[in-house]
Amino acid sequence: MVDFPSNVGAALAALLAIYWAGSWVTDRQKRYPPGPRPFPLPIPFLGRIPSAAIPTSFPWLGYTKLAERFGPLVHVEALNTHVFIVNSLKTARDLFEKRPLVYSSRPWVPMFELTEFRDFMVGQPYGEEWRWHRRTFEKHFRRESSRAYRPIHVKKVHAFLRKLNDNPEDFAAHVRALPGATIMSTVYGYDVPDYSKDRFVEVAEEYNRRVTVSFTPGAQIVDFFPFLRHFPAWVPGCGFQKSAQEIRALKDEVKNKPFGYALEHKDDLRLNPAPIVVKMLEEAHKGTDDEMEMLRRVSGVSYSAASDTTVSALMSFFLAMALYPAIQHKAQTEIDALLGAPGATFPTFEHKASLPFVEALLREVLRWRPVLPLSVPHATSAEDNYGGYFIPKETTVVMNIWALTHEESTHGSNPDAFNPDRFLKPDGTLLEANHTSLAFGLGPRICPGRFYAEDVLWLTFVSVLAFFDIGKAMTTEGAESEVDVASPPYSDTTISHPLPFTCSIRPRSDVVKDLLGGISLQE
Ligand code: HEM
Repeated sequence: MVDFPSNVGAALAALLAIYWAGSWVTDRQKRYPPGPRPFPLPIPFLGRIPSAAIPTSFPWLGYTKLAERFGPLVHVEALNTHVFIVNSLKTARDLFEKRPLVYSSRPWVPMFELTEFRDFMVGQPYGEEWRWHRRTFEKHFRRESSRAYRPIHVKKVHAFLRKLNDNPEDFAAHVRALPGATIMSTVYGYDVPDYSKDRFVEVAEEYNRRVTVSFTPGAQIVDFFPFLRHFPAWVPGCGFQKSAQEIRALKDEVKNKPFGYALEHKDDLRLNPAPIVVKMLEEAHKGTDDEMEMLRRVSGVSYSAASDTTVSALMSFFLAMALYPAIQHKAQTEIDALLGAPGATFPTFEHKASLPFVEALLREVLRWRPVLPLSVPHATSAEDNYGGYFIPKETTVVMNIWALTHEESTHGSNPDAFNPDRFLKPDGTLLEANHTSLAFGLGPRICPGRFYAEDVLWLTFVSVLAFFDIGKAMTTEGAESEVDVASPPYSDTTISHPLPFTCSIRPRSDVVKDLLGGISLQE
């Protein structure tokens, strides 16, 4: 009698053997870059079980370690997904700058599609639509154009100094409000009256938070079974559809509401500088519905891109100043020599060129703790061959910014130490006049807001240093609180922040107190 089940079993075993042999031959033909090897036998439909050597926490540190073993381009494979991690400046320049047509797209992820993330430039694949967004956005954020918004930075940073003077212990809340207030005013002409209660801010922050959680690889079942994206929310296990719907609603509000404000007030907002949306509306060709929708999307990316990133760099600055008092003192000495005693006058952008150490300090903050240690993932638009290795089409390529900013060959010895002097010549002048921090990425997708971000950071750093002393917080026993100087704790998130910390912030003189009190009278 025919033993049916054992025949089925034998047939399955034979199919599996053919499948394994097939994938072994295919892989042998494709010479991927080195990396920790997954379990060799793939599971049908799911792919290979990843190697235990792939880092799961603080991946930028783990990948930097893997690069010591495998070289600058590391290949990792997990469940049908191939990811290539770029760990050296040379390889990053070779791929992202010299082969822009291949390495400038974004990966496709089911949740991107479901949440319509591609409405915004940051999620768009390389192509005509992205180019249009980028051109329209950059027109207002280039080095020269960004300067037009300096009066807004001055106003917002002065308000920030006053708050720091009044409530120094709430410095983290003041920092959180600053970049959001600046970008809302620049783009929409909207002055956030109270950051903690503002509806535009609340929605934008909630959108950022939800997107960060939902886009974490493997956070949703649909990441593993993309076909599930076609199933409705009521199907068991498809709760991600509800989440995607909520994120879409938040995204629409982020895109439409502040834009609506600018549209409504555009005749009162022809101030100097006019908000970006008002300029865009004036430049719009026909004002068709399609064109208006594109402008909503172009401007809608601003808050998400500008806020949390700049907050991270500002917090790293306060942390570094509390941890490295000698460096703080050196910067203050440079500022005092130019401006006079603390409180004599406000620093302005005209002082920038005469303060090389402050400029070096800004570069060092961005280098020491890069805001997006793994940047935003790129994807290939075509198959490629690099150094004899095969890189498939439509695969994820990750720029390990942490590895690039901690490379000794570029930044000198002891890259973990906070040392602005690495950006200076022995005579105290800057090594490079027009330096672009690697923290902003490389190639066509380099951060288009970098000049704007540097202006906010520079004016905040120089003003805080001119007026305040930052030190370690005191314990109730009167001793300095302990912080791990070599490795202060940071969050394991796409945008990495210092974990909450306290520090003491004191005005450097009574004159400073009076000067900042004067600002509060003017407002
Ligand atoms: C310290 C502050 C900031 C840092 C460190 C930073 C860093 C970055 C990085 C690493 C990327 C990804 C680059 C890539 O894909 O290769 C990026 C993209 C982007 N940034 Fe920034 N950024 C900052 C502030 C800003 C600001 C203030 C704005 C807007 C005014 C902005 C707008 C954008 C946009 C729109 C993108 C997407 C570009 C694209 O996909 O083509 N960023 N940023």
